[in-house]
Amino acid sequence: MNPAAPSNSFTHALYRKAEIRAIEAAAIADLPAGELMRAAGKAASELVQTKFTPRDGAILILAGPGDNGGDALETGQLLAARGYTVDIALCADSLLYSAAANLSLQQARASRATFISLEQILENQAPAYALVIDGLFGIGLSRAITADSVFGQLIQHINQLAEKFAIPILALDVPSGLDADTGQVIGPQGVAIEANTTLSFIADKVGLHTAAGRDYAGRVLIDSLGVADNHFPPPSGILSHAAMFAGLLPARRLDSHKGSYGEVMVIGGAHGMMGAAILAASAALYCGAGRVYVGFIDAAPAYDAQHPELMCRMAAELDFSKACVVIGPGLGNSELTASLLARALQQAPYVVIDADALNLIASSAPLRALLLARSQSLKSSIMTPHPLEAARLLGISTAQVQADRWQAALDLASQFQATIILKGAGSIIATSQQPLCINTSGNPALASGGTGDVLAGVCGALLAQQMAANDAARMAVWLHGCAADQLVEHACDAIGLTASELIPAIRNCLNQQQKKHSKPQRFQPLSK
Ligand SMILES: NC(=O)C1=CN([C@@H]2O[C@H](COP(=O)(O)OP(=O)(O)OC[C@H]3O[C@@H](n4cnc5c(N)ncnc54)[C@H](O)[C@@H]3O)[C@@H](O)[C@H]2O)[C@@H](O)CC1
Ligand SMILES: Nc1ncnc2c1ncn2[C@@H]1O[C@H](COP(=O)(O)OP(=O)(O)O)[C@@H](O)[C@H]1O
Ligand SMILES: [K+]
Repeated sequence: MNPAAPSNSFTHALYRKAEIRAIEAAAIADLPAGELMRAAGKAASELVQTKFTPRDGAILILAGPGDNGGDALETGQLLAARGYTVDIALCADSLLYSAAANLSLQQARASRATFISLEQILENQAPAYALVIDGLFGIGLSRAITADSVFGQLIQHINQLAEKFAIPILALDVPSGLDADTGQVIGPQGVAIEANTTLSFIADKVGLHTAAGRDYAGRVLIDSLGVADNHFPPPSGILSHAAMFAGLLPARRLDSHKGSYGEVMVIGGAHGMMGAAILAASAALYCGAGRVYVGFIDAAPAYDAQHPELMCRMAAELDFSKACVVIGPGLGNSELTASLLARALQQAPYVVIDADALNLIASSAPLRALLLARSQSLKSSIMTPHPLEAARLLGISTAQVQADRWQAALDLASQFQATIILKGAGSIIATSQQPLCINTSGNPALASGGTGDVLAGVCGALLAQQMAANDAARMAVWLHGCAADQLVEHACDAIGLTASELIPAIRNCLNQQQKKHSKPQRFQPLSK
């Protein structure tokens, strides 16, 4: 399925379950009983009609025990009324249904849809379904659907059939089994529907876009069910999108020079890890920093043959007082590195703290105090932990970080008073004041050594060009992901992307973004 995304003014807003419940409660007070469920059924049935005709084959509808099941029944009866062959598996004790779900059930029973048993589904090894609609559970799922439970067996069977026979699955609101807040399958040994498309109701949900959420939800579409705009509070999160970055990097003035675009100093590249610092520094160079130094820890090469523009020095020689210092790539852990980090935290107006520098802060109260002091003197700090580094900083396990990435990012932002990039699928950018942002670009081709160093360098270049830390972090992650998406689409496919080739691709994305959004007059030669 590849329908056009419905859009409204909340297209990029993200909410948690409790916020959705509050919006829902406020909206229900204004509306006739059952209106939201009718709207959900209408939205889902219309979406199906844009992609399938009755002749494409039968549609299997799974209806669960709560209002998500009601949405599914409403969808089923509407599709049956439009001539589709609809099989409904009612996986619920209908006596426990809400009034709205009960009404949808009665209408479905009165329609031409056929009610089939779970046994019929589990025994049917080669169904000719054109589509499965998952209305088992939505945001009300409170416990794990374990693999050996009836629901668990049904979900696994449907996932297997869908994969074997290429049957698309449309999840209503949330793929059943997935936590809409965290993007994790609920519970140990839990299972969840692996949807191709999720039509989510009222507003978009955090868990559909981070951790495992993207794998389970597939393409996410939103229908607000007609809930009036005034019922939506300011969102606690947003999804990144190209328009967010328009105008953040001003067009270059003709009367400018390298000093106009800032100075980046990458501190790292200890023995055996020099490449990490070179990657970060090259990324800063390709993203427009005016001058880029690499401050090495053990020994500095005379120059880098591939990037002779980089100025290779010993870290201890560099003056941080006017620079954006990117510290961490290949830094190692020693007394010298701790003292360099302390100096960077005290002197540099902008810092990007990555890799080993994060681990140093995690294990040192004095360094943590220096970092906190930066926020009081209005110096910008971006921290770029992957989940293990985040776990060390928070003193919890990696599994705990991943269990609720949103909360972990918020905790990091408030404990360290810095802009946080919690990396991984659906990277989260957090500060303690503004809405969190989940990045929408990028793909698993990025899961290779060195891509994090590149990201740190991009952050450094944008900070050095005077971008505010939160904007720089959001835009750097977005460009990094866009570059990977473009490479996967046009150059290298999903396997074997290297951190080095990412760098010129990021430059392309940055320039494309600038061309699209900046005023044209600056660079036009007089002859044109
Ligand atoms: N309340 C409303 O006004 C609206 C609700 N809507 C739909 O309703 C959904 C939420 O409805 P509900 O709150 O009824 O919740 P769900 O439909 O998600 O499911 C809750 C039901 O599942 C049971 N349950 C929870 N975990 C279980 C498990 N592991 N195994 C077996 N049973 C389990 C609960 O006891 C409860 O009966 C939304 O996701 C959305 O699809 C939409 O129709 C929009 C309007
Ligand atoms: N599955 C994925 N989807 C999207 N981005 C990913 C995925 N895996 C890794 N990345 C990104 O790749 C980068 C890896 O950084 P990191 O783990 O620090 O690697 P390294 O230390 O080797 O440079 C991060 O920006 C991360 O968000
Ligand atoms: K569902």
